[in-house]
Amino acid sequence: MNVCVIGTGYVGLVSGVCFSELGHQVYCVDHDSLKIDQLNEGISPIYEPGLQELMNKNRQAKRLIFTGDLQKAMADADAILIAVGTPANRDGSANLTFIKEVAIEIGQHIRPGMTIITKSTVPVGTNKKIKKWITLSCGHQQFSVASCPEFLREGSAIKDTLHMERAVFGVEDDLAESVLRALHEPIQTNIIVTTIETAETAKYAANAFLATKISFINEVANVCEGVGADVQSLAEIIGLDPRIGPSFLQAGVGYGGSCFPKDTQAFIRVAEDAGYDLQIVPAVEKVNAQQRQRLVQKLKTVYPGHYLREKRIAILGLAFKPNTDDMRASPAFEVVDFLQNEGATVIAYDPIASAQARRLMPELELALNWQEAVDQADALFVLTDWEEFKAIDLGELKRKMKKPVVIDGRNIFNPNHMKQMGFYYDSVGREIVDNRLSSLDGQLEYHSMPHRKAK
Ligand SMILES: NC(=O)C1=CN([C@@H]2O[C@H](COP(=O)(O)OP(=O)(O)OC[C@H]3O[C@@H](n4cnc5c(N)ncnc54)[C@H](O)[C@@H]3O)[C@@H](O)[C@H]2O)C=CC1
Ligand SMILES: O=C(O)[C@H]1O[C@H](OP(=O)(O)OP(=O)(O)OC[C@H]2O[C@@H](n3ccc(=O)[nH]c3=O)[C@H](O)[C@@H]2O)[C@H](O)[C@@H](O)[C@@H]1O
Repeated sequence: MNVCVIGTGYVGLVSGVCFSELGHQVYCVDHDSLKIDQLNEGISPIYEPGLQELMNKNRQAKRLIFTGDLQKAMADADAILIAVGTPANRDGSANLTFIKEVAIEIGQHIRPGMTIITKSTVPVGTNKKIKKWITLSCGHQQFSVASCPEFLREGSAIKDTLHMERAVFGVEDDLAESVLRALHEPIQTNIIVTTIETAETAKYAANAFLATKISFINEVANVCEGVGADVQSLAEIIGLDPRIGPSFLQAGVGYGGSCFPKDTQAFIRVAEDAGYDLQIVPAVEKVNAQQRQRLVQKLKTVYPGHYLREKRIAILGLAFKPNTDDMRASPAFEVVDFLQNEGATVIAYDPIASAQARRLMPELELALNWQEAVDQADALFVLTDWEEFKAIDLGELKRKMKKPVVIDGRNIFNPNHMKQMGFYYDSVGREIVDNRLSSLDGQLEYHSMPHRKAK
């Protein structure tokens, strides 16, 4: 079928590439002409494993066309996918400016029988508004709207799309359902046909639940630190219960990214508008904010008072998760800010996100590799669990650092091994409280001892 995708961010580009790979004829439109030029040169504006190759394969097959011309892109389309951003307003609610603009533009070129499908994450009621805005713009209602929320994860977006676990079709009529079925036809997946309101709300509920799992395990990790338990073993134990499940139980510096922080906030506003005061989701956010603070406080235990002022602190990992260059709402922003405000000199390295960091954090000193970042450092923070960091030669790391202090915000190293190597090592929810102190070996000028103690 003929498909027009509006917006070539993560969702629009991945959807466009994957639906063309599945045999559909796809036009991808963006009003950012620089992005369209880049795409037409075969360069993906985002780092996503496998995306650029698949994109160029389908461009060459002429199944995938990038353009700034919406009229041309919509000319023969059966399905129009809206995939523009829905950033947070100041009060946390979803900003629908881009959605409204697109709806009005669609209305200018729409033909009877088209189906408008929203992939963007939008508050309940938005698809009804989209219908109204398009109708006002075109003067008729001979089209359908549908909600088809996107569940892909950055870093595994292509697999998540071509082998999606479920497709949710929130529809108002049979036309929309048949178009969505035809669009997803080549994909073997669970299809859930429901109302538009349910589909819209399900997307927020899914993200809020995943964020809840993360904050829950982070709170448990904090308890583990106080009682001398190990959160990784604990997560394995509870995760073996199929009612709980093993995923999203990785404790650490807390969640970031373009969606969980914004969607939890938007969900709170959605509930408020519906007259319900959510209790759990605000607590999830609070725990997440606190988790970054707790991590940086761990360094203050080593260097209390104003001693960060003379310190050189290395950061490994700026992206909010591995396999992406996306830094939106990355925990790195808060950690770097805190360290710089304390007067520390911060030098960071990320295998992929450094180019984004240069733009978003112009003040931050960036290293070309991990060795350069940790050279003569008084401490190291690990903030992203890149495979490259897991493979670091710990002997080389220790030799390069001025003081062997590692605060691991992603639990990538083995605490016992770190201790044997003579590091001062702290991570999230699995410290060896008593033994850790003996690993210092007189290498640090200690000003106070860690407060925590095992019972
Ligand atoms: N990034 C992700 O992993 C996921 C995002 N989502 C949701 O999907 C939506 C899009 O997210 P991203 O792709 O990350 O957004 P993004 O902000 O990276 O990209 C949006 C694109 O839309 C373009 N755009 C805006 N207005 C336009 C217009 N009038 N005409 C043509 N193009 C226009 C922008 O230039 C930009 O390239 C959001 O609602 C987000 O919550 C859902 C699941 C996953
Ligand atoms: O709506 C969205 O945009 C998407 O948001 C998330 O996907 P994404 O943000 O790409 O990444 P996740 O893998 O979910 O990770 C989000 C954050 O949680 C953190 N995380 C994840 C899992 C975990 O166990 N612990 C943990 O701290 C990650 O490090 C990262 O900072 C959801 O997983 C997707 O299903 C959803 O489509």
